[in-house]
Amino acid sequence: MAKYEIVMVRHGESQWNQQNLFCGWFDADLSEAGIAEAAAAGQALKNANYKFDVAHTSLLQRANKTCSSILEALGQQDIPINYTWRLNERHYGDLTGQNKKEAVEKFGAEQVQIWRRSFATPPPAILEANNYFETIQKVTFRSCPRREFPACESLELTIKRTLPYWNDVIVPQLKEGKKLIIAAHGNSLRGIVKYLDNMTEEQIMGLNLPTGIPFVYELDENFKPVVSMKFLGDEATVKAAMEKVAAQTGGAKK
Ligand SMILES: O=C(O)[C@@H](COP(=O)(O)O)OP(=O)(O)O
Repeated sequence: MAKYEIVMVRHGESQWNQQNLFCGWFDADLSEAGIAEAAAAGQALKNANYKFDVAHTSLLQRANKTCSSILEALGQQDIPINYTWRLNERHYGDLTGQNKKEAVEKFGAEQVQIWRRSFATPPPAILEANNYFETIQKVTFRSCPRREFPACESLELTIKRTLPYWNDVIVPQLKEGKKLIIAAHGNSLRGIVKYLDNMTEEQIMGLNLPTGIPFVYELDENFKPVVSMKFLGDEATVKAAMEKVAAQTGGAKK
């Protein structure tokens, strides 16, 4: 029997998603399409009669603005919003700012796929010479302790810093009976999904989360899924949106 419910959503398309650039901890804004996706996500949740007590989001504006847009659609701008670096996108290291297709030309499709979707292999560490090195340090040092500040992250490392937030903040609030929404990122959410659904490293490699389509988990008393990743969108739209993400490096489906 389901005892708890939580909604998650990857932010609407960002300007860097639109330009097909690896983004990670760079604070890209939403694109016009992303603003519309965020509004549509709010409308879908409104149509399904969702109300929330607390929202959780990263430190990055693409997720923050998606979160605000959803709360606005629900008429719930006044609920508490928790901002945390632990829900940030995985740090894409020195790939930050690189075009995904150009990275394939430079390093090969197989290597880029390993960096994008393998569990344990991080991308190369960001170099000080990277155009976005300084900006990233400034934006995210706000609350990420220096000793934890990454230079790059695999999915495995991402999960290591998102899970404490799940266990120490999300689970206790669910236990208190709070209705929660998490607005975050493709890979920070893939990490949570892998954990909840106990997916293998191979299974998680094949999962590409679409932008701006909320999905629901229903959990039993032990926080095990009774319902997993139920998207508030029709199947064909969700499938096409997932394939679009997979194809960002040039047509690979995984
Ligand atoms: O950092 C990025 O480029 C994307 C994910 O990229 P992929 O892992 O899908 O290449 O993150 P998001 O747009 O969810 O913040």
